[in-house]
Amino acid sequence: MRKKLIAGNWKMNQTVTEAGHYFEKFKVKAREDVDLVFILPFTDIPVAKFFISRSSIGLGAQNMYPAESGAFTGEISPLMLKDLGCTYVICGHSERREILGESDEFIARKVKCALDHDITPILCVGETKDEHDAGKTEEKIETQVRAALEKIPTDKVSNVVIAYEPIWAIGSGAAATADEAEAVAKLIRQIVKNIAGKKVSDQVRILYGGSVNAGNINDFTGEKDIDGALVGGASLKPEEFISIYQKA
Ligand SMILES: O=C(CO)COP(=O)(O)O
Repeated sequence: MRKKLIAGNWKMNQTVTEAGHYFEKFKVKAREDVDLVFILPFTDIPVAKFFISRSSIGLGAQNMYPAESGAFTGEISPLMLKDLGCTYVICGHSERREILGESDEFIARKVKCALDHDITPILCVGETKDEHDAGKTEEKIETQVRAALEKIPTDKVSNVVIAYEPIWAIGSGAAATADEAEAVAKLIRQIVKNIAGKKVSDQVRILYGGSVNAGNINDFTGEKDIDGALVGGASLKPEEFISIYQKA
């Protein structure tokens, strides 16, 4: 039985002061059956840790450089994240792929490095609007999933969380339908099965992301192959994010 996961990705939003105000308002009743994780700007992680340290809420980062230390100006290492209390890291968000030019090969190194340091990678995959309209979704997803998972030992693949985030649905207010998201989640599970076997594919958690809110979360978590959501904009509003978590 896979445990559901609701992860809030703040992206490049909220100063330390704003994050403090947010967590003062974030009062949630924990659920045994759903993990809740905040994926924050690096600067907000210590303040979040202060507020949630006595709860079961998890912490994660939006990026990580795949090396422990060294001459990588501006980057943050897995050791630094672990020391901050992070147990999750997003690898290959489409905004980093598209705006910062991250390649499948570089993202694969991050996923492997995170696993090597017992940090759960949340691997993001998803197609552009043009690819979607041209019927190239399956091809794109297969390429991205294979590139990230094929170099990982089979027994570690189940520790990866895979988030299907169609680029056209992110921040648009127009989420994919639950049927569309489920079809791709099912495809991802099949690809994982082909790479790592049925047992692993039954264990791996697959999220949907793209304009998730308190009104549509149920549609997604009601699907067989969708185990939760990666939430952007709606995670910036404490009441709405709490509601998403409670309805998931
Ligand atoms: O990119 C996302 C989460 O990583 C989704 O963002 P929105 O929920 O704002 O569409």
